[in-house]
Amino acid sequence: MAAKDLVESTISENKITIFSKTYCPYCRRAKTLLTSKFPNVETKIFELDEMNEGSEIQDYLLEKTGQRTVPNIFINQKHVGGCDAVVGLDSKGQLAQLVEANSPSTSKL
Ligand SMILES: N[C@@H](CCC(=O)N[C@@H](CS)C(=O)NCC(=O)O)C(=O)O
Repeated sequence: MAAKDLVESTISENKITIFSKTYCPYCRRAKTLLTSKFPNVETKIFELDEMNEGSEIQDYLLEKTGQRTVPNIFINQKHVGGCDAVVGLDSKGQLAQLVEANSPSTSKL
């Protein structure tokens, strides 16, 4: 599957999508925060450093979001940003409401 199709289909099929790298401390922090706070929410994590198409995915994410660093996080189809962004939302008490919101693709049903 082309990088663009993989990114777009994953974002649309999961409440939380995290593009990560296994050795990245910011990724580890964001993954721990999201998976521990929302253990029952559909979450897909891609470890780009372990994927053949990892750099292609990272190039597409740069094109799509303007962000090249990992983690690159989407919640309910919305680009949220990296670790700093999710930690910031959590400390403002806004993370849960973003995760629990109906996704745009289902809210019209
Ligand atoms: N402030 C960013 C820092 C993220 C960051 O610096 N990530 C590093 C990996 S630890 C990165 O993406 N480096 C470029 C790369 O791996 O291509 C955040 O909060 O997410």
